[in-house]
Amino acid sequence: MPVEPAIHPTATPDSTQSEPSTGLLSPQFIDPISSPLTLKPEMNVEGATVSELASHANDTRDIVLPNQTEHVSQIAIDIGGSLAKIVYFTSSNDIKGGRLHFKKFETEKIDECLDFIAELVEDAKHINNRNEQVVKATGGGAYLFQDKIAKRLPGITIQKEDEMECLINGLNFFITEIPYEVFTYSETNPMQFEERTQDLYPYMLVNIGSGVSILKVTGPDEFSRISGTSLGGGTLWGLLSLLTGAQSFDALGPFTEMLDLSQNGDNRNVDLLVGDIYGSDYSKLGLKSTRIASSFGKVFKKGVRQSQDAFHAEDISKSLLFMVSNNIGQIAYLVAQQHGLRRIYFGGCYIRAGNNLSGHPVTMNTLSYAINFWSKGEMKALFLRHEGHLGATGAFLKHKPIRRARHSFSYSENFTPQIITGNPSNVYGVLEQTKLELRSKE
Ligand SMILES: Nc1ncnc2c1ncn2[C@@H]1O[C@H](COP(=O)(O)OP(=O)(O)O)[C@@H](O)[C@H]1O
Ligand SMILES: CC(C)(COP(=O)(O)O)[C@@H](O)C(=O)NCCC(=O)O
Repeated sequence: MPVEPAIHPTATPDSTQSEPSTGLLSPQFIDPISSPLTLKPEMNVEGATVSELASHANDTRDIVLPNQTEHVSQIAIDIGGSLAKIVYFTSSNDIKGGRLHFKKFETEKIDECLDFIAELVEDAKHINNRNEQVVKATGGGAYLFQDKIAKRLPGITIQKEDEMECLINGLNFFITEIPYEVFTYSETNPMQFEERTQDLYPYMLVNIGSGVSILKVTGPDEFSRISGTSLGGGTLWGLLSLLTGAQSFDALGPFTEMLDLSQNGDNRNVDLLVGDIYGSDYSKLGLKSTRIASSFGKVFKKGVRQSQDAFHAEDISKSLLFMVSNNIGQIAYLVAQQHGLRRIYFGGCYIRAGNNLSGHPVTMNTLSYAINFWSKGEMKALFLRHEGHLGATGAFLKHKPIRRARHSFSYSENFTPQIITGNPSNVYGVLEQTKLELRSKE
């Protein structure tokens, strides 16, 4: 596998992408500037908790910052090939502290997303009583939609930030600062939280967005993109819509419709298993009869062309999900092994760990299983509840805060994960659906 050269934060930005400031009412676009990674947040994150408040099922939960008493009018956006993610802060009128909010829009609906940001900017202007506003932008769309952003957000300074730097910056923030954020997944214990740690290097990040980027991170200012694959979230989304007729990813939008399908599916109707070929386990090679020998291998049977209607959308969805996740899991293992890395963080909206109601256990299970199986338990697959917002959070943290303003929110009860009893497979759902707030024991 070719190893690409290290990208250092000090790398000179591509000046062909930059656009000069065009006057008072035009936004300024400022290209990525070199800045240290792993910024210690300028915000007070002491006592930070993951909140119960998500306005609807497709939202990622807020992070409550009870000790961030000063308002910071910060907005950051990460515009990817599939989704645009936004992170912003609001402070409370009546209660001490504030919240980090995490939103996402389909990149196709970039206009809606920019309308949302325009409202945030307007709000911030009123509260701050000042016109100056900076929006941090990362991801390919920060370049692709430069003109559109300029038109929709006149007078705003858009500071572009490097996507990979932001991913790591955001991930480091979640690992080091946010309790009950990082977890391992297993069928018996679907959300086993990791302790926050300052001892995080080296690690590998597998960011599963539209495509997959694999980064090796060895220190606060040291990382390189060691691999990637085009078989990622966009592949799943595209093939799902092509083969199942479902239109989107979510129950509230079309992607969950597709993923929900997969939950009732049986991939054995589509995939060819070892047992279908051998009639039993292939014990000599350690291959169980239930192992997928060939994804979609049952579709083309003995030279007979099958019609698409011969297969259920549910089964096709499950098979696709296994196919993409297994492939990423195996590539991740091989790359980690090649580089001697044992801690593997999986990020990107593909994982859907932090989705309020419909996080996807099958994906996490498949990735965890692959890493565990191939590494014989030597490596650890780690997930995050804000998996899709690593880049936007990293960009957000690069703000030099402009202070003062407010919005309102309410607190609710505290919650200790250890109190969950009963069927462990319910824990995941309980955590995501409960109207309680996770709070660190400290
Ligand atoms: N609501 C959703 N709509 C579309 N895709 C979703 C949704 N939730 C999860 N996904 C998956 O996440 C992928 C995008 O992940 P993301 O990290 O946002 O990547 P990108 O930065 O390339 O947009 C999609 O290709 C799809 O597989
Ligand atoms: C080009 C990208 C970095 C863009 O990031 P994304 O919007 O997919 O999150 C990513 O899609 C990618 O790394 N694709 C795989 C390219 C490859 O290594 O073959």
